[in-house]
Amino acid sequence: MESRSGKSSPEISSMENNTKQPFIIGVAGGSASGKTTVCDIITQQLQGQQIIVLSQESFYHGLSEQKLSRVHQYNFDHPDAFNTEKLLSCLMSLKCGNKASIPNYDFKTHKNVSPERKVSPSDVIILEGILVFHDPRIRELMNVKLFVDTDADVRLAHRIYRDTVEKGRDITTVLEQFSIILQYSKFVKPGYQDFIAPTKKYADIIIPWGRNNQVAIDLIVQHIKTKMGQHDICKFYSNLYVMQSTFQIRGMLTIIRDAYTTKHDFVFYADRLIRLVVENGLGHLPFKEKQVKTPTSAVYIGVEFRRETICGVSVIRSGESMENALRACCKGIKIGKILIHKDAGEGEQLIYQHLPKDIADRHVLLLDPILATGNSAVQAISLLLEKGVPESNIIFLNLISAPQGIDMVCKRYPRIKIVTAEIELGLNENCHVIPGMGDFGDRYFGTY
Ligand SMILES: O=P(O)(O)OC[C@H]1O[C@H](OP(=O)(O)OP(=O)(O)O)[C@H](O)[C@@H]1O
Repeated sequence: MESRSGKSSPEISSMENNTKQPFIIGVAGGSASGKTTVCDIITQQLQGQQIIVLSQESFYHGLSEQKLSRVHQYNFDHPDAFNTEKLLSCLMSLKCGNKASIPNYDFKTHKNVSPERKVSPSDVIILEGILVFHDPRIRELMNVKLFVDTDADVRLAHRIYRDTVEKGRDITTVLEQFSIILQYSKFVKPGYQDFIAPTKKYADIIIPWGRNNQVAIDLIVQHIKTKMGQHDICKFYSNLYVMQSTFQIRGMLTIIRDAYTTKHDFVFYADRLIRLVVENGLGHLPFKEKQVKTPTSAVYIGVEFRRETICGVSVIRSGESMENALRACCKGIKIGKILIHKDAGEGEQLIYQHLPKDIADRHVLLLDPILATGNSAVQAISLLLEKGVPESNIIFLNLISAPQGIDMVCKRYPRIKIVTAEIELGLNENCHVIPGMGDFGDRYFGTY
């Protein structure tokens, strides 16, 4: 199945015409778990992207005459049933922007037949199959991993439904197939327990499947779009650093994005996340090697940072929420402040600044939790440059960034670094970040 429609999304139009590395989505799950439905939904929802859907079943090894004569004893649910090397080389080829030749496996004869299917590189590749997470090299190539988790009884019922209602087979034949061949109890069920279920832990999202599971569908699509935005934009800007996502980080973001989170929890989880962003940002400062002697008299070759050569600058008022974390990490650090007034008619205006006198000689950690249009950031950065701070000495730390803001800042100032926890889908008509977390300052300082 291959669907092609239109061009890439308008938000990232400025990133077109660059060497494309496809975004690879893996969809795993037991036989008849609903993987195809998930792939169909993703394909429908990612309009504007070129999408190729590959099935792991295309990569079954063809059977020799000897194996064919005992086909009912052949285990199609075992990792060895697949030509994983061929799958890997096809994916690598597509990932590098080259064409790939996909085998054509005939389920009736259990042979690979000609011609193979030629596929061209695309924006998105969806690879679905029972064991697509089994091989670490294949997993490594995936940008998003989804596991469709469907109860064994439901899968069996779905399989019978699929074979009778959808494929028009006689129910007796289908049931006979199950009982005579014992395929299900001999191979499918143990195959699931031994090989498929253990790969669930690699998934970014586990989908408790049901055809009307709208919440899961929305979650999947939103997660994929977020990841795709990051993938495209990070490919384009080498000075953009998105923190490695973990379930802890996503958990914190989930709480502070939730409109019903109390002020107390908002502050608590925002502070935790800010601390991580600050620590991450500090990791981009220059260091020099330092050797120390440990209590066991061994020598440890480490590094040291020169604290006196850095300072913070917060953009009032939301940026002030990040000052404590910076102070906690760098005792006694100088922190300056900038106040920018937003006016719909006149744009952004700098109305207050208080910066360390020797700021030109320092590395500056610019603090503001939200990067939306990028206008405030551009104002703040241009002031720092006016004060003599070299562009490459500025590290802009924030929690969430809209692609439009990243685009604006990175284009104007290609040598500054941006460190962020997550990249957003975009901006709404009011220039608010989507999905966002509302007015950060109001929620953090309780002024709503
Ligand atoms: O990228 P931009 O479109 O310029 O928007 C980002 C700015 O908006 C937010 O501040 P806000 O105006 O909410 O002020 P506050 O921090 O005082 O709440 C945020 O803290 C940034 O400073």
